[in-house]
Amino acid sequence: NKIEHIAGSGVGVNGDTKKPLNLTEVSNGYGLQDETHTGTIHTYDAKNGTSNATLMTDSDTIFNDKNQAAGVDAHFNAAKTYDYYLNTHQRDSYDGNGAEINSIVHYDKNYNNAFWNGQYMVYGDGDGQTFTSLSAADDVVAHELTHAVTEHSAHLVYENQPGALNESMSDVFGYFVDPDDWLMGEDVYTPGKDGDGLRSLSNPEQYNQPAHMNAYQDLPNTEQGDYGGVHINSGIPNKAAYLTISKIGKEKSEAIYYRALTQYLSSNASFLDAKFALKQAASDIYGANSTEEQEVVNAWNSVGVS
Ligand SMILES: Cc1cccc(C(=O)O)c1OC(=O)C1CC1
Ligand SMILES: [Zn+2]
Repeated sequence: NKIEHIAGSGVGVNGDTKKPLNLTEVSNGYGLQDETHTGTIHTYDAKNGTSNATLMTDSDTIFNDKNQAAGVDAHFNAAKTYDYYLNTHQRDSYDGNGAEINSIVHYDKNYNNAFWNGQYMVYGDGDGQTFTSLSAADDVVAHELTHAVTEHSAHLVYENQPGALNESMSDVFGYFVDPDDWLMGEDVYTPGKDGDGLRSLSNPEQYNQPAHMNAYQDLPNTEQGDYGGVHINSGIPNKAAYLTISKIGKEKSEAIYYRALTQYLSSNASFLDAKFALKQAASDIYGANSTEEQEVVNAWNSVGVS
């Protein structure tokens, strides 16, 4: 029989109404199951455990309980990111082949983290000081889903320069999905303090990231070395992206970045490889020696990748 899917609504972690919330009728009411794309989006609740999770459901189509808020945000923001890649880049889900997108919220207790585990997006609730529930930030959700896009395209190895590029691509597409500011995670970072974020693309140094090769941090390729500083040295490609976007605009930049990520970058790419991949992508789209190509080169030269 035809699955009944319904457009409901919900209240997010920050008290905002998220509408439409694409639901499917289930035995005990309605579930966070979005059938409006090729790839179904399911949002599960781990109930602060770390083993199993069940589909988040409600007896009606309004998800406005406090303990549903993280699920509302994860579900809505996953659809927003799905739509971004489909409408802007004609990419159907993170694999380009309509893969399902499954998210788990309320993972563990006071968990200040969000990650893509190769199958699911997983979000902690934060400890209420450093983070609130991380799914409430659209740039965080886009960051995590872009890890999946990268895995199914350039497959940048998560260490040293390729790892920092992997991180940067997630931050840069996080910006493209949430272009209101140059901060990452501002909607969930330090809920008690306004105006700050986890990282800044325009001013990486503000959060102790290098913005130039002369400040590249040679860290050990270990867990406590952040695998060669993938979340630290990403400040350099992030700054180059900020300079590029500021010069040629969001629309042209996202076309260049998407083409480089999916056509030219390979798994062990260095920062210099990324500069040439983006230069080639700009040349393909806007012409050899175009302003766009030149501005990409200028941006990477400005951060010392020359
Ligand atoms: C909060 C957090 C901790 C560890 C890894 C990641 C990770 O996904 O690399 C992470 O999420 C982010 O960086 C998102 C963008 C704010
Ligand atoms: Zn990341």
